[in-house]
Amino acid sequence: MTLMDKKYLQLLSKEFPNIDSAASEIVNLSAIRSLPKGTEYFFSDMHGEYEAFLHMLKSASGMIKIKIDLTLGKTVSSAEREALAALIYYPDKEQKRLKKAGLLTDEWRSLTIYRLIIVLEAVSAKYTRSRVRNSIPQDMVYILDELLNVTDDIVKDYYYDVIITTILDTGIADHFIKELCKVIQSLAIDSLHIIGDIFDRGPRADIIMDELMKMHDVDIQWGNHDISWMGAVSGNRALIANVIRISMRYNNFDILEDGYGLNLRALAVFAGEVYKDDPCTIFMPHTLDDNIYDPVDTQLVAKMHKAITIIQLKLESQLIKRHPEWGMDDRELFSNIDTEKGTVKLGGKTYDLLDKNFPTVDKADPLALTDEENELMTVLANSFMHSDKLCEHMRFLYTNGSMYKTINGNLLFHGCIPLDEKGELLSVKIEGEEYSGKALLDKLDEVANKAYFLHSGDEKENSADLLWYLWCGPRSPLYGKDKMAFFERYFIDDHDLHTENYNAYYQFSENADVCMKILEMFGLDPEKGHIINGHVPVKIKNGESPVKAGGKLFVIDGGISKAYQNATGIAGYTLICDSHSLNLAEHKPFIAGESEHTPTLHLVERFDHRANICDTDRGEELLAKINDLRELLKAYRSGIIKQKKDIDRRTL
Ligand SMILES: O=P(O)(O)OC[C@H]1O[C@](O)(COP(=O)(O)O)[C@@H](O)[C@@H]1O
Ligand SMILES: [Mn+2]
Repeated sequence: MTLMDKKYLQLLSKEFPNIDSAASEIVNLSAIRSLPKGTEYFFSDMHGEYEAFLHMLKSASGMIKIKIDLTLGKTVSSAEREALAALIYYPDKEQKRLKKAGLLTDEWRSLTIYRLIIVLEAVSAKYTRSRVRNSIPQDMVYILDELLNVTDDIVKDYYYDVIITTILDTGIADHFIKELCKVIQSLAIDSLHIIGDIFDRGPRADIIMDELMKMHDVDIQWGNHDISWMGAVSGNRALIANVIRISMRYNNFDILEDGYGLNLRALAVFAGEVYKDDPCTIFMPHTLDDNIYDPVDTQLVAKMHKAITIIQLKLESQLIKRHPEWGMDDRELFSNIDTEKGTVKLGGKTYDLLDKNFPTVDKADPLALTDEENELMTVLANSFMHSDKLCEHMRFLYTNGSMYKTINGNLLFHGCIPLDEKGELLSVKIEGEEYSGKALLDKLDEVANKAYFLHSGDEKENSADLLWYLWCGPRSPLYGKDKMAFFERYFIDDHDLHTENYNAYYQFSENADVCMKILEMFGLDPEKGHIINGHVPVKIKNGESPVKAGGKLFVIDGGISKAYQNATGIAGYTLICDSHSLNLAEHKPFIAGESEHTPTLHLVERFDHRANICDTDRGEELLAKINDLRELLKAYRSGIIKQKKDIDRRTL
């Protein structure tokens, strides 16, 4: 045994001080490994649509309703089963509604508790008792533990009656029901994978973040929109302008002002003065049906939208000039505008601009911010970096997020692995070296962390600049398109110029062999693994499918984002992986207040045997721990490490 091994075992012996404690932990861990694996849920591209997303979470994408139907289908009417589902998803709201209607009777309460316990039994069947106990509020642990674990049917009936009657007598039934609903919700989703783009377009990504932070086990693979917010909070001013611009474009003040407490007054005052007599027609915000009642004056929003867009265009061109290694000169368009004629030169041709009023652009130095623009950006940057809530959410994105994740044999990332026209890996130069494929994603992960966690200096600034590249650069794995036609889409009325071409990955990855090679590159079993992506809306109504490459690749951006539902024809996908199979839940557009939103489930792959925890990454970790404990047992038995008295675990 090496000195290191001995030191490690000594550390472990603090937790398991003698043969008995180490041996019983081995038994515990082995028992856990033999349970069926928990259900994993994969979501992507929520784009601030918190109501629809929260509904998917609360309902476990329809799985709770399926459990209700399975357990109560033979004895309870379908209307009552639907009502029970609505109660589990929205206990407060439903209880209030029933109370108002005079339906909150003791008979309803006892029947409901009885039914909820049956559903709870079904959703908790796969878990250890301790995992279930940990999900139950302290004051209910004893009662529920008893109710869930009586096995004798005759005793059970009597026991249930006594406990439920006592719950009613003591007046805690409504609280008990509410908490039961929450426990069912939280146990229904064992782990959650978010394949990126939580932010932008829809109203309240901050509410989604709050909800994710409450989840028991969640990981996030950053999307280009998430990285844009992360770069903004890291201090990159082009990205600060970008997130504000997108919020103005969709008339979303709530996330900035109410969600994050960012003060937009300085922008409103600046825009109101500089663009006073300018109608800013092309900058009128989109109004999705969520925000038509927004009290903000749309004329003023249009001015703010224009002000921040012009600043962003200048800052982006400055960035491109500062980083010739990105090879993005062709995207440096703002220097080519002729402010007097109101035109722009692109690819040798001159185009008329849809907006010709540029009061802040100096003909001699078009990329320079005016003093006022500079001051405004300083104010905005300060408020971004000092919003506690925003920093808390960004930290969560960093701690629980990454460029990609390999989990249980699958590979998860938002956009693409940049490939050239021949299908070869494309590289990006970072800190003087070329990176491609997995190494590129690993390096970018490191860069993203440096952008946020370094305190100051060139390295921090250059790393934050790279987050802008990740937002829209032609070889960005998060963006995956040759250009972002941001300038053209606003200013030029020529649809050919608006076209953005997807990276060759999107053709090559239709081929199972290519997917298998990529899985191998990430150290996964190509036969068993899958790639799971978001980012590209799947246009079901045009006959597209989220299942690609013969089932090796899933693209699950089905359009939770309302802005894209007309194009996709549905309202998003959830990929669900339980111990038996992989399923896709296809969601209907979410209409608040309507109770029935159960998605259509499609089976996409049935496993050849039921997957247990020992078949998962967690199972591997547990096995490693079991092996360490076996070594510890040997060390105790041979006297290399001395046993100590047991610690009192009740106090832990
Ligand atoms: O529809 P909008 O909000 O104008 O955004 C369009 C822009 O968004 C993008 O699609 C990027 O966002 P996604 O990652 O959600 O696709 C760009 O390619 C495009 O220029
Ligand atoms: Mn995206």
